[in-house]
Formats: sequence, C-alpha cells, structure tokens
Amino acid sequence: MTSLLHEIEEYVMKYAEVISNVIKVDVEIVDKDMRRVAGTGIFKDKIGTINEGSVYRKVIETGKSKIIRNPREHEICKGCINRDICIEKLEISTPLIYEGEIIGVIGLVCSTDEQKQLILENLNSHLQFLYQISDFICSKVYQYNELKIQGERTKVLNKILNNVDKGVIVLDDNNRITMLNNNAMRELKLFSTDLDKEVKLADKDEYIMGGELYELTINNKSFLLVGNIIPVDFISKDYSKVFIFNNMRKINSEIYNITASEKRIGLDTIIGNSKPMKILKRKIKKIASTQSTVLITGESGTGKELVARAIHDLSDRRCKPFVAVNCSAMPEALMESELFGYVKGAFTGANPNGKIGKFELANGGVILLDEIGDMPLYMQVKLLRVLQERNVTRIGSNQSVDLDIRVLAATNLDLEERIKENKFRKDLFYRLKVIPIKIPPLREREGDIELIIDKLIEKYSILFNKSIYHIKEECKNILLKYPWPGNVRELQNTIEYMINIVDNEGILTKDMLPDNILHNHNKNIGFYNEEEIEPLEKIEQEYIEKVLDICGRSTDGKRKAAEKLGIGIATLYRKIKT
Ligand SMILES: Nc1ncnc2c1ncn2[C@@H]1O[C@H](COP(=O)(O)OP(=O)(O)OP(=O)(O)O)[C@@H](O)[C@H]1O
Repeated sequence: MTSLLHEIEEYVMKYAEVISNVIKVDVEIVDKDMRRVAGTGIFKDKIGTINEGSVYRKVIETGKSKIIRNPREHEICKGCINRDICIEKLEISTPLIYEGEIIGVIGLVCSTDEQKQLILENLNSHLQFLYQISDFICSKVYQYNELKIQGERTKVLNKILNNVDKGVIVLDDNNRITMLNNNAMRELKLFSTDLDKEVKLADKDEYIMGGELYELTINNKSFLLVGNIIPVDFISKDYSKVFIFNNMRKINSEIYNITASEKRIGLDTIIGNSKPMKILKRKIKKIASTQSTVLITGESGTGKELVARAIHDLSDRRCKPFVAVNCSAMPEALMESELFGYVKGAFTGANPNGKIGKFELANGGVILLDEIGDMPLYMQVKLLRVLQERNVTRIGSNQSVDLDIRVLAATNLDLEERIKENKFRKDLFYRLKVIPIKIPPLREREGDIELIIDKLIEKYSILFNKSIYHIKEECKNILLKYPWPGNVRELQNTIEYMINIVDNEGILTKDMLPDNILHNHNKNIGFYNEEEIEPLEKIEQEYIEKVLDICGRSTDGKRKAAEKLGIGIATLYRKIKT
C-alpha cells in the first residue's frame, strides 16, 4: 500500500498544508515504511527521507493515535536515536487506516511552548479535525485504487474485445463512443481520437444472417451494419449500450459460402469435343468477362446450368456468389418473396425475422434465373423493373438496395413461341437476350456421346469403387444410336445405373441397359440409307439377342426362343457363341 500514498502524494501534500494552516503546527505524513510523503515547516525539506523516531513506529504497530506531551521523557522516546537533539514540545500522531491496514501516519509537531499551549487548549476539536483529514486521505486512496482497478479491468476488457472477430462499440447515454475495439476502428475507418464522438444508430427493421440491420453514422459517413445492441445502462451512464456488429467481410463470405458451389466449374468440366461444343466453349470464354445479360437456351439436360456456372467461374466475379433460382420449381405465391426478400412482419406466415432475397444474396456476383420461360407474367414485370433499375426492394421495406449483379437466364422453352402465346413478355425477352447462347442437343454433337460415356464410366467407377474393364461393342452401339431426349443428364443417369448393377467381371453389356433404351433399340432396327446397311450376320445376332431379351436366357427361355425363331436349340447355342 506504500506506493498508493506516494501515488497520490499531490493530494497528501495538500492535506498536510490544510492541517498546518488550520492548526498552525508543522505536519508530516509518512507511509508505513516511515518514508515522508508530505511535510510542512521544518519537514518541508525532508520529504522522501525516513523518519527514524520511535513514535510513528508505535502508531503503526498498534494502530492507535498517540499524544506525546513530554517528548524526550516519554516512555516511547527512551529508545529513540534522536532523543538528545529532539526539539519537539508536543507530538500528536494518528494512523491512516485503509481497508483495515495501516498505510501511514500523520504527525503534528509543536516546536514552541505557545504552539503547545494553543493545541492543548482545544485538543479535542483538533483531534476530531485530524481524524477527519485522515478519513479524507484514506477515501482519496480508495478512489485512486478504484480508478486504478477500473483501468486495469478496462485494459483486460480491451484485450478481450480486440480478440473477438466482431466490431464492438460502447456508447454512453448520449450515444458518444466510450470504447471501441480494433475491428470497429478498421470497419468504420475510425481512430482512437474518435472516442467521445457522437454516433447515430438507426434500426432499419431488417434482419440478415442472424442480426439486425443498422445504419451507423459517424463523421458524416454512414455504414450499413448487421449486429445487435445490448443495453448495459445499469453499469453507469458512460456505458449505456454495447453495439456488437459482424465483420461485413465475414457476412459477405458467409453469403458466398451459402451460394458458391464447392467445386470450380471450368470449361474442362463441360465434356465435349464436337464442333458445336468447341464453338460454344470459345463463346463462353469470350463473353465470360463482360457484364451483359446472357440467355442460355437448349433442351433439358444439355448443360445450361453447367454453362452458367462456367461463365461465373471464368469471370472476375468467380470469388463472389453464384445463386441459381429455379423459376419453375418455386411456388408462384412465394416467388416474389424468394427473389426479393421481405422485412420482418411483412406478412402473416412469414419468417418473423424477415428474409434476404436471392437477388441480394447474389449481390456482387451472378444470378441464374433458370427455367425463366415458366415465370408468371406478373413476376416478369417485376423482374424487368429490377433489371432496368438495378436495385431491389424487400417486400414491406421502403428502402431499395443497389444491385451489382450479372444476370444469366436459361430456358428449354421456345421463348419466341411463348411470346406469340402471350405467355412471355417481349420487352423482357430482349432485355435477357443480350448475349444468346444455344446449347445443341446431345444427338447433334458428333463424337461427344462416346467421349461422355468414357468419362462417366471413369467417374462412376471411382465413385462406386468398381473396376470397369470394358464396354461391349454392341452395348456401346446401342448407346450411340439412342436419341437421348434427356441429353447429358439422361446419359449420366444411364451410366450411373449400369455401373451400379455391373458384376465383379466389370464388363458393361447390353442386358445392363435400362429398359427404355433397350425397348427403343428393339423397335428401331431398320435403316434409311446405304451407310446404315449392316451385315446379315450382325442383324441376325441382334435379332436373336432381342428375342432372348423377351423370352429370357434360362434354358427354358432359350428353348422357347429357338422355337419362335424356327431353329433347333443347338443352332441357337451355336449362333449365340459366334
Ligand atoms: N457437357 C457436359 N459435360 C459434363 N456433364 C454435363 C454436360 N452437360 C450436362 N452435364 C451434366 O448433366 C446434368 C444436367 O445438366 P444441367 O442441369 O446443366 O442441364 P440443364 O440444361 O440446365 O437442364 P434443365 O433444363 O433440365 O434444367 C448435370 O449433372 C451436368 O453436370
């Protein structure tokens, strides 16, 4: 505690002077190590030195005041090393007690008989005054100590605050900044000199990613922040509320995590080396870096979404969100709120916290409006407005959010036909069709079916941990001739199915083909031009296979097949083996 008296020595000195002025004696105040902290009169030059007398030691030991009316002769003075040179006529000493501990002594010394006389005449009132000053000094020590503890606590608190990844601002009851952490300074471009500045915090009544949206204004700059306000006004008016807000980079990256696909979709992901696919890939490369709207058309399963993702991945928005919205899968009643979002309490049945819309989720990145041809007309009007004005307003809000977004739309419908049927707006069509991309159906991509089959066999063999050594020529031919109305998706499903059912030999054969493909094959044996004429032996082979598909491959099935074909069973076996 010694240090405490020294740390407030300025005050201690003042109190010593007050006593000295009022009682007209010399005063010294020592700490518990007997070092002089303050002194007046004959003690003024001795500040910092040790009092070697024995009276104060006794006061410190006993915690009791002492009045020595006859220095030198008093019992206490017997062992004092200064006894012979002592000029004191009267000495009054009283302890300074802080939290039960003696932290020092106030000593009053009379060097003349007149002084002694005066003091003794009013001893009681002088003692009362002395005790009072003693209390003042101790309460000053208390205040100082409290401030010191509070300062230490603040330091620890600051350390903690600077280690949370959120922005924290503590405001007083006038909305002035009392404290702020490094994140808040960084986010709001503030400095420690901005402490005590007034902040305006307006609740925008909207809810995003687990927090409330606030507009914070300081130094004439406004920031939209997502966070929460915690009232702490029970502490003191300097600490009225704490605003904890999320790091906006973190919010953006959370949105990105929701919206981004885990793997990169480059041009290599789009399998196909046919001429139309080469042209398509060149076009994707060329237009990826522009900001214009793209309308991707093509039959179902041709890879429209894949192309859209490749455009996103090749563009400089690749690290920003990619949000795909399927306009036909969304219930009509929900479409508006899904696309544009809503604020809390916008309508009954809604999420009470409000919801961020797909456009806002995609902000900064790319939105794919898939199956746009199925969008209801009233939504087409709203969409057109968003595309024209490049901003979106949540349902129930009166504040629009600016959009920096690349729009891609896709459909397998003939939009011009839909326009004629009054099911699609012409103005929207032209706004979307700035860059048209048409993906050819699989049957028109020469060489691609074989390439895709090989790649998919490889992919699913790894996925299902199977070793596929071979695909029978006959089986492959059926796949190559199939018209693939479901395009790559159907081919993908077919290969996945076959690899699922293949046995340990790892050979894909015709009888592993799905029924619809086999049926199609069976009813389509025929030819239309010279190139398609096949050797009789091959046709015969295929015909027998077809009959066996129907009759079965058991002994009974084969007997039945031979009967139907009008040949002996032995001939049938011979022909199967060739
Ligand atoms: N060229 C391709 N290379 C590899 N995979 C492809 C290719 N084209 C399509 N696919 C795959 O086929 C499936 C369907 O593709 P996608 O969803 O992109 O087609 P779509 O044209 O958008 O279909 P829909 O019109 O039915 O929405 C996906 O699994 C996709 O990865």
